[in-house]
Amino acid sequence: MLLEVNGASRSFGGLKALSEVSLHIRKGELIGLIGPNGAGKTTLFNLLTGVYPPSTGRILLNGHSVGGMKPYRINRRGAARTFQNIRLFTAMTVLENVKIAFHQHAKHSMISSMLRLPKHFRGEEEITGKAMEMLRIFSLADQADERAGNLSYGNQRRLEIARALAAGPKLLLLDEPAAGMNPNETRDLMNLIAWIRREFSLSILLIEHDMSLVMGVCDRIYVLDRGMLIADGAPAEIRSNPKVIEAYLGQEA
Ligand SMILES: Nc1ncnc2c1ncn2[C@@H]1O[C@H](COP(=O)(O)OP(=O)(O)OP(=O)(O)O)[C@@H](O)[C@H]1O
Repeated sequence: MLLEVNGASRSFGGLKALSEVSLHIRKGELIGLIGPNGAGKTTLFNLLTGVYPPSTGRILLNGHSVGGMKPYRINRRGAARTFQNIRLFTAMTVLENVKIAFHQHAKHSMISSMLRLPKHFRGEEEITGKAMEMLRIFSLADQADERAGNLSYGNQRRLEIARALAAGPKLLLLDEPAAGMNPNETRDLMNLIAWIRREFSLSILLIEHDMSLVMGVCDRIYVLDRGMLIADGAPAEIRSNPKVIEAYLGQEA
């Protein structure tokens, strides 16, 4: 088991954004997290990545309790994420964006970089090589020297995933990675997500609004509504679950 959440709750003032949520993700699983607006999906990501501590409950990553840990420590324990609102260094190049992410996780000695010892330059070269490799995987190598802010929206989203992968995570949390993409970009992205799951032996938790999209790619799906987990199961079960249908109809009404 890679991730185990037991009875996690989170309140903001009087509002219960998450109520007694329990879920698990096994190694290598691609799991969807869906639910209407305000259901608590991003709040759950924020608990899993240390943005907020849970008000109650336990979060185990690889058997270690991480609930309430600082984000960088959870990241080092193997969980990386992307955000609903893209967070890139827009004035820097595409390559620099990925290199910074690798640097944050490289185990260079501070002394060798300060003194600019040969070891530092070898480390730098290695990081450039790894970053370029990552850009090739995401078909962004041709734009390595472009400013990140000049990329199309879809490519910025892909760059964000490339940056998250530089941390060498075991668990990748993707918060609506297809938001703002056109149908072709979305389909390509879903194929890419399925591919990186296999290639990097990752577990992935994917928030997505578009039900048909998660249905096509996920092994299992969890459904949140008003802070509560109302269903979980294989895509076919979720599609025909009356509680899920009602939650989504409620949103459209
Ligand atoms: N920092 C915060 N302070 C106060 N309320 C918050 C905070 N973060 C989230 N909430 C509230 O918690 C509830 C769940 O929000 P959350 O963003 O987790 O939902 P979501 O399922 O991700 O929604 P969406 O699909 O619209 O992004 C909402 O009512 C939201 O207003």
